[in-house]
Amino acid sequence: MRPIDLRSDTVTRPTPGMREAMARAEVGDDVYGEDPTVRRLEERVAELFGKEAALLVASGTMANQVALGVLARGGDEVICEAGAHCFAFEGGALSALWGIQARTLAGERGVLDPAAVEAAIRPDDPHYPRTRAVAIENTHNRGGGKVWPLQAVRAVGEVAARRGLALYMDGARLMNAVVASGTPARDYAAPATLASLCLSKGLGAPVGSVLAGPRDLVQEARRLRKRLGGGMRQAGILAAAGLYALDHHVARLAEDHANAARLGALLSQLPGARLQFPVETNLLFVAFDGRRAAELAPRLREAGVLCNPEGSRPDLLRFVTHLDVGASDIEEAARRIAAAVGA
Ligand SMILES: Cc1ncc(COP(=O)(O)O)c(CN[C@H](C(=O)O)[C@H](C)O)c1O
Repeated sequence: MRPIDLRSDTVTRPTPGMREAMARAEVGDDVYGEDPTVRRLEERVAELFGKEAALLVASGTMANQVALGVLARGGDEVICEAGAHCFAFEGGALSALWGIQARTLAGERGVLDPAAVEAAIRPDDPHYPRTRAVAIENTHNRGGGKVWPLQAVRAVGEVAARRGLALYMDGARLMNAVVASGTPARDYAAPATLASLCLSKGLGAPVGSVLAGPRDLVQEARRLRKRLGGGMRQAGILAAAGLYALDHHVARLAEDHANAARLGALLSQLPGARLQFPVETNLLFVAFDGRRAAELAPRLREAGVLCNPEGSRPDLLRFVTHLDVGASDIEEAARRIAAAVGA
């Protein structure tokens, strides 16, 4: 039985068309700035975000850490939501790499209250760290793939601008937010000093994220990327996948959202099943009668459905739809889950 992999949208494999584009890619040494395909991808994302420049990096984590390493220094503080990936899921990188500390706030499905952000800014007093930046995440992973309303991004951006702080947007799943809300990427990115986009999640590329912003800050980001060993040579092979994804895999994200909503509707019919949040994009968090997710996930794996404990509560499982999961897989996954949980 072929397992249906709903662990994450990071598990997608390149399509034949994407592989063809990768094989054909024109390449050069990107450390010398001579890979034409990387340059094309960076120009494409800079244009998409309405920014001066962009930089291809190896992962969403690298995008987040290079961005915040540019915007803050050791001893500085970055305000972010308590479940933000840049704080909660990157191995303590903020402090380990840069000596930056996070000041975390409880958001509403990850969306920060601008007044709470403003209240968290430290006074200019040597007892306190300097607050340098605010980091937001759109869509918000731990918020169940929550789409930030544009007005909410603008409101946090207004506080940051007025108080002289940078705003960073972790846009790992920004195109999910764009497709779900109809808000253009450049409108979401406008209030942000730096913003990233992940190519290797819902967009289905094998590797990479792109960080966009002002030319001088992107140049500094290039230095930090090099410091982390992230300077790449003939990376056009990877950039071609990203360009292909931007050409062919953005609009179809609506299919992932519809599949997630369908799975949520089917699972909600099972006795004792509860969705933690209404489904907005391609993530759904489900509890089954309070049963421990760490015990259920292996049972589901045996039944042919791969998923992960969500982690914020012991009874929550996370299911993620993506390019390699079709509508028929959703119907079959729901059947397998129903059998495994004994519905
Ligand atoms: C909002 C956001 N920003 C950044 C990243 C990091 O991207 P990668 O470093 O994995 O490419 C992730 C990855 N998220 C992964 C997943 O959801 O399966 C895991 C949790 O790391 C993310 O969800």
